[in-house]
Amino acid sequence: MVLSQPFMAWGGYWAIPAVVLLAFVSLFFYRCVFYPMYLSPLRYASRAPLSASFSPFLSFLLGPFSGQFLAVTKGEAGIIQDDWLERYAKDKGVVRVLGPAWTERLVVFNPDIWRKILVEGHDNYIKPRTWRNPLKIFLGEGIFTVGSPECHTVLRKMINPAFSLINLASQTDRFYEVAEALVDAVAEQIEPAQSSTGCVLSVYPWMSRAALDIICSFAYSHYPKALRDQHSELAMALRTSFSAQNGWKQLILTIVISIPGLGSFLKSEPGWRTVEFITALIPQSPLSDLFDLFVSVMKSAAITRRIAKDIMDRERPDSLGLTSKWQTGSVIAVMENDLERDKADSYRFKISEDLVMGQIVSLMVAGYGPTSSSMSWTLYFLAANKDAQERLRQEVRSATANNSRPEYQTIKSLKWLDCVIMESLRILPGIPDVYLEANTTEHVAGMLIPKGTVLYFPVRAVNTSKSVWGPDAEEYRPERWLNRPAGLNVRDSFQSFFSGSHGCAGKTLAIMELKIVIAKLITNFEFDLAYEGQVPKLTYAFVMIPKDDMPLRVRRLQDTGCSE
Ligand code: HEM
Repeated sequence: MVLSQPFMAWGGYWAIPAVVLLAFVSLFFYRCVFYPMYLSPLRYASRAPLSASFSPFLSFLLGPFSGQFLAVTKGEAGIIQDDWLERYAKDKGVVRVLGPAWTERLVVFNPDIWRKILVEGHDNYIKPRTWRNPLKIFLGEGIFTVGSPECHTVLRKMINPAFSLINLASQTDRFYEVAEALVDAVAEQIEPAQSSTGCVLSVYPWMSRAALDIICSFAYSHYPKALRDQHSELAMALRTSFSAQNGWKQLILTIVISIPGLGSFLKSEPGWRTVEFITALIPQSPLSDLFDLFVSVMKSAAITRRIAKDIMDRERPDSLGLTSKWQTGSVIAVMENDLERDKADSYRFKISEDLVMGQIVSLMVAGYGPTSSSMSWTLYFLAANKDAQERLRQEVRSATANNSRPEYQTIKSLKWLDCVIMESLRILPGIPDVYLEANTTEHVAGMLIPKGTVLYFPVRAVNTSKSVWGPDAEEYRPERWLNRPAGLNVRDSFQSFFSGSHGCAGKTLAIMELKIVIAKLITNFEFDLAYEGQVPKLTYAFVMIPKDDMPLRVRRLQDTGCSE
């Protein structure tokens, strides 16, 4: 009664919603107009207006809550960023956008600033908290999710030797083994009656199984043989997790797992074991797709973590540390070597079992996701550019005429193969955007970047920038790698593997496996588009994947007999 008296005095209970509305409008005005214009430390950067992402009405309605987030996730990765680059970044090479709940983000296009942040100031930038926490449910604590720059550097140093060219080159047989199994698996999909016409095959699921087999056989001695086992638990779990990472699904999952306490529970061992137990009992719900999605994603995350734990338990040295069962040269073997007691004790954090397990899952996911997409898109581009495909077949055939498993140096020296793959990675990078958060306040190229600012690196937009790559930047022209535009600095303008201390640790491995797999496929099959006018259908996600599983017409080349 007492509380309501002032409102009554102002004209009855209508005053309550009126006050709430007034508070909201004031907050909106402050956050969306006054703060960004007059107070924000980022006010030197031009702002991309919300109207660039929605119709004016929707911008007014949704903008305050979602910022440009919904526009970024609902569209095709890289397209809206191209618009920002063209229209708003000209002056300083950076653009200010809004993330959810009015958080300002800085989109960085300028290669000089990019280099200064990533290469020179690497310790000062970490993965954003809002990104790390939900991801921990799937990956645990590992290279993608650790908060401390020191821990990240140590984890990075531990795995780097395993990805060295020398170590990789000594293991090419593993890649050939999988590539040949892939050739056999694809050949089995073509019925004898289809030998002249070929059949339309969704290539992405096959590429993802091949990528999974390669990373697991290389990094651990766990070889899921996902290409041969249609019911591979791990392959199915990863596929489910990846399918839930786009647009609204990602948003809803993020909100649910941000419920205080839920995230920590789900990522703990009792948590994921409970989830696996309970989700196995839940039948598919006929009522709610969303509920099914949540259950299947949680179940998949739990399965992946259980398999990672099995790998760790089975293969780590016995309790006395006497007999290491890690496969020689494997990522985890190299990491384990670095875990000698005296070294580990000198770190300011504990290299716990959780951390080793998180690394196992992180490498599995990192090696699986973008590589599967890149293999699929390379095949798409070859199907759409038959001359490039034929030229590649001739090149690979002459290099493999006397040896069906040439050493990596030979594969590496194939110029056209290199052009074909680099061009595909440039136009459709597996990871289209990268986010980092400033861990300290500093000036970069004369601009103030306050601690906590989320920086957004639009990889795809930079890779296809017309001012750098020329007016045909968005066209697939592998020959551009033979005659690169004058003054082009590939290190700055090709960012598919990102750069600096957060750049891809598996770049050499990825390029090597792409080359071996594509070389094997192209000498055994001919690829055509599945239908006229086919274009890649991309989902926006952490990893860009083909929405339609990338159907292509595949015909076995008769003159090869068996897999070359
Ligand atoms: C074509 C395939 C690949 C592409 C395009 C790619 C691209 C990238 C990009 C852009 C990043 C930075 C992501 C971020 O920080 O948000 C990254 C990070 C990483 N990638 Fe790759 N990647 C590929 C394959 C691989 C493979 C096969 C591995 C092997 C395990 C791998 C391991 C990693 C790791 C460990 C990181 C984290 C680096 C760090 O934060 O220190 N990647 N990759």
